[in-house]
Amino acid sequence: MAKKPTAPADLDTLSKAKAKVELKRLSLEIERHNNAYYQDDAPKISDADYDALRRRVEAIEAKFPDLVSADSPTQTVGAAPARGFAKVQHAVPMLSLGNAFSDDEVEEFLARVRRFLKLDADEIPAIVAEPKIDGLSLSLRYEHGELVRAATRGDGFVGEDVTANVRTIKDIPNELAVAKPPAACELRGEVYMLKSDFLALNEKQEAAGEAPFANPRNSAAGSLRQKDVAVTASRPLKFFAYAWGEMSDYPMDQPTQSKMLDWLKRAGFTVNPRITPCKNVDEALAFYRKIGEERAQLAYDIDGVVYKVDRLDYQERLGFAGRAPRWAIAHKFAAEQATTVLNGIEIQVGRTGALTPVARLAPVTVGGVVVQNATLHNEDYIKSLDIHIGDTVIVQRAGDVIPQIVSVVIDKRPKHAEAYQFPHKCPVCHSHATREEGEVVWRCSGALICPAQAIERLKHFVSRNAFDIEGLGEKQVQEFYDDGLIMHPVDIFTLQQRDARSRTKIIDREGYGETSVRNLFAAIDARRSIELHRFIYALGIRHIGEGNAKLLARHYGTIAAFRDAMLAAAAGQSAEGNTSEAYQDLNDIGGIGDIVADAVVEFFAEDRNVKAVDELLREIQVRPAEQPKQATPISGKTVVFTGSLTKFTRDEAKAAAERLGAKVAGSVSKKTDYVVAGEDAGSKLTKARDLGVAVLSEDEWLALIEG
Ligand SMILES: NC(=O)c1ccc[n+]([C@@H]2O[C@H](COP(=O)([O-])OP(=O)(O)OC[C@H]3O[C@@H](n4cnc5c(N)ncnc54)[C@H](O)[C@@H]3O)[C@@H](O)[C@H]2O)c1
Ligand SMILES: [Zn+2]
Repeated sequence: MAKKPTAPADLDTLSKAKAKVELKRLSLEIERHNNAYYQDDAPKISDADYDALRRRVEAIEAKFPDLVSADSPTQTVGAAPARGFAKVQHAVPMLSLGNAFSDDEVEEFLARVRRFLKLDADEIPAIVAEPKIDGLSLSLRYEHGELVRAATRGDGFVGEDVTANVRTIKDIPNELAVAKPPAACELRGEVYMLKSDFLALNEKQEAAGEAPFANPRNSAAGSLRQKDVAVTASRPLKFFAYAWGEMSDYPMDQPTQSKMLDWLKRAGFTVNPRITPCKNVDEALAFYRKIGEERAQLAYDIDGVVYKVDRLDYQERLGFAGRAPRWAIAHKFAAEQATTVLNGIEIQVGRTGALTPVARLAPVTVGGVVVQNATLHNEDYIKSLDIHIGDTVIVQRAGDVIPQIVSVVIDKRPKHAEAYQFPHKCPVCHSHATREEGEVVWRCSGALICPAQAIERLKHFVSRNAFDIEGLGEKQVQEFYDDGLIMHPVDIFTLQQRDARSRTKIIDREGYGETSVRNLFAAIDARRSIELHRFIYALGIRHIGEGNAKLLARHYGTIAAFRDAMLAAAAGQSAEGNTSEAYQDLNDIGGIGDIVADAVVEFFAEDRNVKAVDELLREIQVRPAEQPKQATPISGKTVVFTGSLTKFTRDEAKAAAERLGAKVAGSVSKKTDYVVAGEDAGSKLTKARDLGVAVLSEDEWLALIEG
């Protein structure tokens, strides 16, 4: 059965056991995105998609409160400091903020505050409304007025030491400009970059051949978190102060947020000029709306408004819950949208052959950024919006680089506009494209010949379980590819011949000498004879991993038999399905299902793939598969190896078992016949004992198979 993309289960019917599994999965996924975002400054998904993952966690935890664990994303902040930075322990943790997405949620927040403080009906606590700067937070430790340490937020408790970098930021004073500074204080705020500076920086980056940053936030974070301080110094970073951590003593009586902001200003910091005190929720919401309208014209990115309870004694009483203070909340802006015209749709082919539709738009400014391209995800997405070329569409940009089209303004559709037909051909190599059952993606079938996929294929071709040519790894393949020396797998085997005739020789390349060139050619020659399963695996057919390649090799025995059978199966393809004997035979191989069978047949249905295979076969010899000996003591048995083996390597053990007709599995189940346990075998051994599976030592195993 094909795997359907799983929609999250309905909360009402979600069982606790399922909830637990989903929470675990979501935590891991969120953690991965946290690392990409906070450690690498290079998010892999949009903030909106990321926030949706978090909201799902919140919803599940609200239903099953006892499933909330200490390391849940709802309880933790950011990501651990990245390697390469010294760690700094914050005296007072740096937390995140709770979110509100609607007016109701803001009112609910203020109601909660009043309930918590048990305020009289007529007492409404004053609020400070601050623009939520989209940068990264920074903690500055001053001792007796001198800047001694600067740290990023990290995981809230331990941040990264960026003291030297911070000393290059003009907005940050090295010395506090007040007469009696506290003995020790941590002053905090946001490092950010002006939109104009960000655009200029990206232009420079691109001119220098460096990767551009996704947005001002990432470029601020990436510029601050540099091991080379000179790089930070060259970047136009700015800083707004708005908070503090440790304060050995307060510089005023009855301190409040507003008074502290004034003091920060006097101490030499820039405080955001739009920060506004509010007497009640209406004033707060009015501020939110006003700044929302001005947002595109602001010189820096903001992603919402932060409301803070002004009185510090209240703040202290309110304290914290989980990863956020109870006395503040972030009122986020909805993702930014704009209307424009869809001029066309272009198909991009990814490195693994996926066809991705990209909308070409009449340029439009969305939240201060000019947008001309937007993703349309896949065929189904285009159909679900019923997109016609020439349509007026709404694009959305959610703090992320790749804007998307969220809807069509049907009223504005031109009279003769035609519905978009998703192509069934690869626009790069013109091979037919396929879409597997249950999948949304169309893929180019020209695995071996598509230029868009060439480099990935070559890397796969030379990988460890494929041709595994010494001295020709990913790096070298990339270099030879870049110079046009190896464009297709077969080029590897004609390299020496061409080199002999060429005026620019490999020996003249950087990093090569007489010996290494000789060794390279020798290593290539050594692989002119290769096992069938390695050859099949090397072709890079979708779903054909090492295991399936072995199944095919064992079944067909020789490359000729395999090739003939696949061509016969490909010839049997028709709109009604494939009823050819060859296809049936393929499908009947134990362990090979429809999807895998179809993938192999699609590959051979593309003539040019077959041609590429044949070209290869003229250069190399494929050895017949070793047929499993009949009736060995382990034929048909399932074996699991665990622990550290001393008599043979894991690969050797596996190969020997398979040669004798056994199946090697990765985990122990009731179907396991033998577990071969080396030293320090752990949970697999325990499980084997629990299930009553026969456990063998390495010697017992050898006795069995050699016996
Ligand atoms: N796309 C991704 O993969 C990805 C991954 C992780 C996080 N994110 C995004 O990062 C955000 C979550 O990050 P977070 O946990 O830091 O929360 P947050 O950014 O929503 O809120 C907390 C932060 O707001 C900042 N801030 C700005 N102005 C402030 C002010 N005036 N007062 C107080 N704080 C102010 C501070 O840096 C503080 O740390 C979300 O927008 C999320 O979408 C995205
Ligand atoms: Zn292609």
